[in-house]
Amino acid sequence: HQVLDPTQPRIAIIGAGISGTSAAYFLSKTPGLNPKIDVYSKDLVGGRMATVNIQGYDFETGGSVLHPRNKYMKQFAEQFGFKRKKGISGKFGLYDGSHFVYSEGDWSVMNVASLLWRYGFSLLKVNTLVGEMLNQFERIYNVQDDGYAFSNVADLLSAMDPSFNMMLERSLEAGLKHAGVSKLFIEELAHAIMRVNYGQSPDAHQFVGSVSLAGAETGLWSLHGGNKKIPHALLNASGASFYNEEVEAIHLNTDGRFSLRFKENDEMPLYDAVILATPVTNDTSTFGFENFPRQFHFPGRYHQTVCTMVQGDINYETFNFADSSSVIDDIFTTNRTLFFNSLARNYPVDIDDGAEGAPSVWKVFSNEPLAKEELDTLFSAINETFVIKWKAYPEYDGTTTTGNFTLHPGLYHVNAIEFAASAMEMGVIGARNVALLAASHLGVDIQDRKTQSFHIEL
Ligand SMILES: Cc1cc2nc3c(=O)[nH]c(=O)nc-3n(C[C@H](O)[C@H](O)[C@H](O)COP(=O)(O)OP(=O)(O)OC[C@H]3O[C@@H](n4cnc5c(N)ncnc54)[C@H](O)[C@@H]3O)c2cc1C
Ligand SMILES: CC(C)=CCC/C(C)=C/CC/C(C)=C/CSC[C@H](N)C(=O)O
Repeated sequence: HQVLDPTQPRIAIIGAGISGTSAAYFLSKTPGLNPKIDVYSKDLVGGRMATVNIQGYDFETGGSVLHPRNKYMKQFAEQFGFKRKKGISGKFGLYDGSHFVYSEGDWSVMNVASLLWRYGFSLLKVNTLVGEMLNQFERIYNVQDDGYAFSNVADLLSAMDPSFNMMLERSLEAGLKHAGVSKLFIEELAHAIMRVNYGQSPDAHQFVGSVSLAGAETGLWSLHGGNKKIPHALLNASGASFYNEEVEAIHLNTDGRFSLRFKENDEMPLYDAVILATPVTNDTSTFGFENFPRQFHFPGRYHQTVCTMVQGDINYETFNFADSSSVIDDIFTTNRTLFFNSLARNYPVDIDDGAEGAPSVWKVFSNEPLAKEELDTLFSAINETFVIKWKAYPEYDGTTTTGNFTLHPGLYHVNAIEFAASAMEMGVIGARNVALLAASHLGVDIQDRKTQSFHIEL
């Protein structure tokens, strides 16, 4: 089709979370494109990167931690001059609903020794497996720097490592067993990590399971002042126009361009390309696609994770701690039938973890909202609670295969990548992929090194 204005193609991005804002950023940095970008979001910039204010301090309630090898997020933080906040992990314990099957004490050397004593070789094996997975994962940065893009998630994963697609087809449990990891490690540590990170179990597929295990490694970080500063800065740096509007439908016109229909606005602006940067499964969206030659299906559903922020004191008797000073920071759970997935001490976004002076705030993750009796079991005193019900990340139950980034020439969907694994860095990788696809659709030679302007230092 003819671009509306060949000197300035018009691109709409629906969603202003990390996926939408990084897509806007990458498109704006594509030499030879010079796009006019409009970003639409029905609510706040940041989406699932969000904070809540408790007693004058902000706390992360959505995307919280980043891995030291999440290179895009790291580079964004550096580029915008943002300080990183170190997340020191306090003492953690694995709680099975009646007692701790493992709990850290005061001496770090002893903690390592007792973890090794309990899980032995499996601990080292998993450490190696996750390290190897991350080595292969990192290949995507060079592939994208070289301008390669993929129309579906399976091909993008293959570019990292041809065996990654196999990891989508077997459970974390099966994958770990296959590698010789013990039943005890899988039932306790792997299970607890899946529950805190994805509210799910080692039945989830091995790819998201490996990302989840990476999310329990040391060196995790977050952004001083709140992670959502990154999507705000990306939107700003992209020069895109932002509209606080809910998009109801995308209409394909006979000339191959797209128009958007809004919930509360009669205008129908025209675009040369549209990027969907939000989940669109039936349970997350009622989005309409009009006049396309085929019907789109977005199988799968999103897992509900309820984040309850509590300013108060833990009920130390529930957990058989001797007194309030013996309470540990991170209580992870190993029992599928328990009403909460994790209970962790949280620190404000601008105070380093473990620092004195912050209010005593705890984050509880559960699959259902907590009843009063449940809160009373966990806490002996509650001053304030904030409840955020997230459609958090896909249900990784093995029934949904990964989908397509390209829905139609000129129409792209970033969040297809979430069915491989949902994480902030995954959103950015998906966004760069669709930015490359859209640029190519609009006539830019994306594999021409001269047109590449965003390079990751490996
Ligand atoms: C509780 C929780 C904890 C998490 N912890 C971590 C973590 O520690 N580390 C990590 O890496 N990841 C974590 N994640 C995952 C991570 O937050 C997400 O993968 C990522 O933020 C998704 O970003 P996104 O931009 O793709 O989607 P979203 O952030 O959901 O953005 C989509 C945006 O689109 C907008 N929108 C939707 N429909 C429309 C419409 N019709 N019209 C206009 N706008 C629309 C929405 O309002 C939203 O703002 C966590 C997620 C949750 C929920
Ligand atoms: C994408 C790669 C290679 C690594 C990301 C690893 C990572 C940081 C995974 C975490 C994913 C996730 C959904 C965590 C949710 S809970 C986070 C935190 N414990 C909290 O309490 O909020």
